Amino acid sequence: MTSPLQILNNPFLNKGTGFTMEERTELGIAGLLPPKVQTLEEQADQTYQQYLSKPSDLEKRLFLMEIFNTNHTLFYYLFSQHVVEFMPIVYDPTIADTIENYSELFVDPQNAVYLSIDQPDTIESALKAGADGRDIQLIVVTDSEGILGIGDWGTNGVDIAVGKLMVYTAAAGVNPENVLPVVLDTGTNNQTLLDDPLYLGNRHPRVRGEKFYSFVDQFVQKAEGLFPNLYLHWEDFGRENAANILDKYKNEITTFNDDIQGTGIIALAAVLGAMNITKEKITDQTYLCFGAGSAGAGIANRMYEEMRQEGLSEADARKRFYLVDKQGLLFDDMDDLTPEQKPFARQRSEFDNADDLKDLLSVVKTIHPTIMVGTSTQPGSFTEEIVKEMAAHTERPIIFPLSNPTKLAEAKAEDLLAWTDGKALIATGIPVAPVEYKGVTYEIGQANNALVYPGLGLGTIAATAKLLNDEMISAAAHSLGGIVDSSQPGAAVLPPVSQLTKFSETVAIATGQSAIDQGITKQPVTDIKAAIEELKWTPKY
Ligand SMILES: NC(=O)c1ccc[n+]([C@@H]2O[C@H](COP(=O)([O-])OP(=O)(O)OC[C@H]3O[C@@H](n4cnc5c(N)ncnc54)[C@H](O)[C@@H]3O)[C@@H](O)[C@H]2O)c1
Ligand SMILES: O=C(O)C[C@H](O)C(=O)O
Ligand SMILES: [Mn+2]
Repeated sequence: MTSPLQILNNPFLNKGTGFTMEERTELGIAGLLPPKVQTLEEQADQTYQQYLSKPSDLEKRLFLMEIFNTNHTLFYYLFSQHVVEFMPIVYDPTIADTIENYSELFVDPQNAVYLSIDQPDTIESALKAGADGRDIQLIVVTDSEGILGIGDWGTNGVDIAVGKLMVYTAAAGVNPENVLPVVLDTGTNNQTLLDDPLYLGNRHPRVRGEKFYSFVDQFVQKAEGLFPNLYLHWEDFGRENAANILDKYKNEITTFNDDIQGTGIIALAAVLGAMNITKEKITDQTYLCFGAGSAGAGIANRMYEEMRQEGLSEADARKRFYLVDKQGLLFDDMDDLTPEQKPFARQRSEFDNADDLKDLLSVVKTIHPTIMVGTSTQPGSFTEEIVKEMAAHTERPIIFPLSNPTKLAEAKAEDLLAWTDGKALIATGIPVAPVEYKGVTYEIGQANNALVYPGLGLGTIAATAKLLNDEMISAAAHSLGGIVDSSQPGAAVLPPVSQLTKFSETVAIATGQSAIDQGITKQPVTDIKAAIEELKWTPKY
């Protein structure tokens, strides 16, 4: 029997003033709440008014976290009513502020699990305690080395695991009972944190190499052992580890890397949306990646796979790609390429001016890209000169400044439209209000992996898929097509966040159906729609 205070202090059980008189008597909490009984609707209205009174986005987020920590049903009910308004508060970009100021703002560990590389023996007991008897089907885990584009934030990165999970529930209806946020604290190389007396994480440099991978593996083995229906989502690991970890586990367990695969899906969906507007073919595009890290190489790889599927040979498909990183255009004679960059590296002999191709402008001038995607963390790097140069050689330049949060974006949508006289087809990483330009209202698509990972996860879990493979990923990317009316002037390349719950279901069905069609499910699931309906959670009393 749960004690009265255990009920009121448990956000899964607590309804606050929403408890009826009968419930209050039955649970022994009569007299522990103000007498009025409120409906969920009334609570939500009252809470929303309080939310509106908060003076800044950060204050708004902290207030919503307080509601989350108190009453999950109320939090998600409210979230579902205000998806467009809350996404940038609960999630990116405001989440970046709470990560940067985590120790100063700390009030509650938010039911997350903090695993320390200095205490590997506690992995299993901590996961078990965090689950507290619940059937965990979804973990978002981060080691916080590459939080968004803001870098290494040690233990503070736990907020991204919590925030990503909130979006799973708000967008796709994943039951909060079945999820667990985890941070792997393997140290930090962020000197500001190491010097900060308030810092709450391990106060030593990041552990690398064998010891790191062994710790990650112990976590994977324990989590898989405890939670047999697990979908394991990796978030914001550093460039040197993210792909290694994914490659190690993706053929063994049901697992997903959001920055590599999720971003690949949403960016491909956005390019397909652009193709729908221009009526061009993806196989005719010239693709420029600026910032070829986890996301940049992940997106390039997804585009490459799409071109292969559309009939190009390996060699012909590779020729359509140009990757630019800190070194400039990536060449195959460079000795510091990542394994993900190598297959896309070009030969110097292809160019008369190879040695000049060290900056983005020179590359754009030389290769005439039709698609330019920024995942570089370099704010303002898509300059007017570069964009105008690109637009001089292609009718509808496709330009996606995807670096997050807002302060790191390669360009602003309104500038891109002004510089290209309204021709640019744009998607951004963070939400952007529609832009008015010469009498046309341009809707700006949000190419953030949050538009796909919730549905992808729900569909994979509902299908009980053994793996998340390329076919499922491709199906997810294609499922977002046809939602936007591409014939409208100023049409976006992606569906709007206001329809997030609707198209998350579309993505879930496409993903799950693909697993069923391939025969890679653990259980004999036949009707994916029914399986998804059964799994879906709705916030109600
Ligand atoms: N919109 C989305 O859904 C989404 C998803 C994932 C990542 N992102 C954003 O993309 C950015 C990169 O994330 P990541 O996880 O790939 O990080 P990462 O560290 O793996 O990659 C960043 C890459 O940019 C390169 N870079 C740094 N300075 C550069 C410069 N001056 N010129 C060219 N390249 C430079 C780095 O060398 C690295 O290869 C972040 O801002 C992140 O928020 C957006
Ligand atoms: O978290 C986001 O907003 C998207 C993405 O995963 C990122 O790392 O930027
Ligand atoms: Mn990320």
